[in-house]
Amino acid sequence: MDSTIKHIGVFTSGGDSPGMNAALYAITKTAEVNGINVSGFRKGYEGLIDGDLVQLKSHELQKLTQKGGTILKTARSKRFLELEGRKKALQTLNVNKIDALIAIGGDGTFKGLLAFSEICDIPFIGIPGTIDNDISGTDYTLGFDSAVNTAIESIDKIRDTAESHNRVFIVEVMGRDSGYIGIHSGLMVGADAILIPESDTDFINLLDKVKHYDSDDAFLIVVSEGDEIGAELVSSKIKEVNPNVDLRITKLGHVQRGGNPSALDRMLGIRLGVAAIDALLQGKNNVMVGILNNQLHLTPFEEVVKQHKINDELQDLLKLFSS
Ligand SMILES: Nc1ncnc2c1ncn2[C@@H]1O[C@H](COP(=O)(O)OP(=O)(O)O)[C@@H](O)[C@H]1O
Ligand SMILES: O=P(O)(O)OC[C@H]1O[C@](O)(COP(=O)(O)O)[C@@H](O)[C@@H]1O
Repeated sequence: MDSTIKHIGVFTSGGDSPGMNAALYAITKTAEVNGINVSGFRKGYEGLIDGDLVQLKSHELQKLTQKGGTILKTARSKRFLELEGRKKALQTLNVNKIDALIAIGGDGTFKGLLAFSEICDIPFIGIPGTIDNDISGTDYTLGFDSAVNTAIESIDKIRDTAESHNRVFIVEVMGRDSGYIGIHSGLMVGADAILIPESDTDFINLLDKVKHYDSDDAFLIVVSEGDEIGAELVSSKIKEVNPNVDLRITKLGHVQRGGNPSALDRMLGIRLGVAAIDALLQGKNNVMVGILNNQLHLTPFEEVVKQHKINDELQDLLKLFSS
């Protein structure tokens, strides 16, 4: 056990995601039990650069487990991409006598830590937080489950109005480069077609189906934000093959990032927060804590690449339910 760690820093970075506050609570609680003080840096790497920090106390965080977003705020920091910015961040850590850092964010955040480790030799631990679920080394990232639940609830509502008007609805869901939210929400709402960046046969199936759509029901299409064709082009191609359709496009957007975390995300936040402190106490460095097959798992940052987790089973489901 590493007893030299007395004061750690924690921050959230990249896109916020439901469950981040639960992780902050678990980190702080576990740290306190082990006699470690916790400072929270605000606005991701920006807070490290500017020395913008607050003391975190578990009794204040306890009731915030249920809250979406991140109480520490988050940011995408251009300054940290530059060595100058990282040197300022190092100064902040030295001035505040920080012995270790825990970052909650996506693969970009972990790349940032790797770059930082070239000039800063304290231990870094990462917790995967992004609704996109596009990180290897964990089955689920913080926020994915909540985002899918929000998407499903919204698309179910769209179905009600779509059925009432016999309309074709194209619903765009988030996922910058990943179709994970798209395939999950699409399957769970019984979409007639699901378009994701990881598959290029889905569009041909869709046009085939919509050609014969006879306007006596709703026709729901879920399109991932990262899909190479995109909602607008899908719309114009549909109108070409079937000019009679009454079509609307809805982009769910940032509503998917907010809201109270689901049970799974709260539990994930708690498990990963505790695991992050345990990893530090075991002397680990430059690793991300994740959950694989329901077991805690550590992955070196170098191996945490953006991953398209649409495996064969999911691809088969996509084919089956799009046919
Ligand atoms: N190669 C890098 N070097 C230094 N900092 C980086 C690097 N890549 C990303 N970062 C920092 O991490 C922040 C978060 O990354 P981003 O890709 O926006 O989100 P996410 O962590 O959710 O993937 C960036 O705004 C930047 O400050
Ligand atoms: O909030 P912004 O900056 O518009 O970013 C939107 C992007 O953030 C996400 O919601 C999540 O991205 P992160 O992996 O950076 O957390 C994407 O799905 C989306 O493309």
